[in-house]
Amino acid sequence: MSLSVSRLYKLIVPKYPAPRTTVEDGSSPPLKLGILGAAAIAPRAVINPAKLMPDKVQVYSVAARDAARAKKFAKDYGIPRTHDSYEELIADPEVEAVYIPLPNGLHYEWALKCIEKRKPVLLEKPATSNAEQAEKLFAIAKEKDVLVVEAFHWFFHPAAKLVKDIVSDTENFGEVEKFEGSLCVNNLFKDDDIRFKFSLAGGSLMDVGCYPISWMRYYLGENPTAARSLEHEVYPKDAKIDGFASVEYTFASSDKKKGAVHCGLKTPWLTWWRIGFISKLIIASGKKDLVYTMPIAPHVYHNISIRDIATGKIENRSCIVEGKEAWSTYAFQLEAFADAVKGGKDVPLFSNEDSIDNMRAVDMAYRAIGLPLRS
Ligand SMILES: NC(=O)C1=CN([C@@H]2O[C@H](COP(=O)(O)OP(=O)(O)OC[C@H]3O[C@@H](n4cnc5c(N)ncnc54)[C@H](OP(=O)(O)O)[C@@H]3O)[C@@H](O)[C@H]2O)C=CC1
Ligand SMILES: O=C1OC[C@@H](O)[C@H](O)[C@H]1O
Repeated sequence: MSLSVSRLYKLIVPKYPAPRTTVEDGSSPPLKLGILGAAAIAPRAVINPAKLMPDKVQVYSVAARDAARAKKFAKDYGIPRTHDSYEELIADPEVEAVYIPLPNGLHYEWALKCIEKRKPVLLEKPATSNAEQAEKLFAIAKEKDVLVVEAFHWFFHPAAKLVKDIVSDTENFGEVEKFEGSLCVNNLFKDDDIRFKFSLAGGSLMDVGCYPISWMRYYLGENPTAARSLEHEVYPKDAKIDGFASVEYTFASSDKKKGAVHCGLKTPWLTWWRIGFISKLIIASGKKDLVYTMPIAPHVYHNISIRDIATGKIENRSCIVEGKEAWSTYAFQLEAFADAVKGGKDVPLFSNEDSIDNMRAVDMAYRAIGLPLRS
C-alpha cells in the first residue's frame, strides 16, 4: 500500500488543531470568537468592539436557528464564517470561545454545552434564569476549569472602578449606608420581545433590574439578606412578567444599610422621571453622597458628582482613558475576556461567585413582589 504525502499528513496531524498559542513575533493570534444567535445586541457587544482590537479578537462565526439568517447577519457585519446550528458552531475546533446572547432562559443550557466542549464563554446577563441554575452552572465551570464570564459590561469601564475607589475611602467619604440605583428602558421593546416572555425568563428584574442589583452589591460590598417591594406593576399581558419593580434590600451588617433598586420595561411615566431618566445610582454615607449618572453606558456620557453634606460643596468627576476615548464598556469587557482566554490573565470581575449572588438577589426580589422565579 502506498502512503501519499497527504495521507501521511492526515495521520500525523491531529483531528483538532493544537491550541493556537504564539506566532513567530511572540504575539498571540486573535481569539476566534463564535456567536450563538443573530442577536440584536451582538454588534454592540462584540462585533464593533472587536474591530478596535483586531490583534486580540476576531469575530469568526455566527450561528442562527435559521441558516439563511446567519448568512445574512454574517454578510451585514463582515463575519467570515457561519454555522448552520448552534451545536455545529460549538463543535468547530476553530472556534476558541463563544459569546452567548440568547434569551435569558437559554443561557444555562447553552453555557453548559459550551463547557462540555471546553469553550470559554462570554455569557450575556443575567447569567441564568435563577440562582439554582447559576450555582450549578458555575460549579460545573469550576470543576471543568472553563472560563465563563457574565457580560456585566458596566463593570469593565474604568469609571466603575473610580466610583468604587471614591466610596471605599471611608476616611474621606464616610461609611456607605445607602444605595439607590435605577435602570428603566421605557417602552423600547415590542410586546413580542423576548423580555416579555416568561418561558424565556423575561421580566424587568431579569432584563434591567439585574444591573442596579449588581451595582448595589458591588458598591455596598455586601449581599442583601432580605427584600421588600416598594412598588411594582405587572405587565398587562402576562401577570408573571414584572413591567416595573422597585425593591428595597436590607443587609446583615447594619440596620441602617439599605439598597433600593428600580427597574422597568414599562415604568409608569411619573415614576420614571422621579427615579431618574434611564440610569442613575446614588451612594450615600452620613457625610457625603455620590451620584453616578449613566452607570449603564458611561462611554455615551457620564458624570460622578460628590457632595459634602455639611458644606454643600460639590465635586464633579468623570473618567476617560487616554487612547481609549472611543472605547465602550463592551470594548473594555471584550478585551478583558480575550486577555483572560488567550493571555491567561485574571478577569478583573465580578467573579462567578458574584454572578451566583446576583441571581440570588434577583430571586429575592421576585419573591418580594410575589412573582414566580424564572426557570
Ligand atoms: N449587555 C447588554 O447591553 C445587553 C444584553 N442583552 C442580553 O442579550 C440577550 C439577547 O438580547 P437581544 O439581543 O436583545 O435579543 P434578540 O431577540 O435580538 O436576540 C436573541 C437571539 O436568541 C436567539 N433565539 C434562540 N432561541 C430563541 C427563542 N426561542 N426565541 C427568541 N430568540 C431565540 C435568536 O437567534 P437566531 O438568530 O438563532 O434566531 C435571537 O437572535 C439577553 O440575554 C439580554 O438580556 C440584551 C441587550 C443589551
Ligand atoms: O443594557 C441593557 O439595556 C437595555 C436592556 O433591555 C438590555 O437587555 C440590557 O442589557
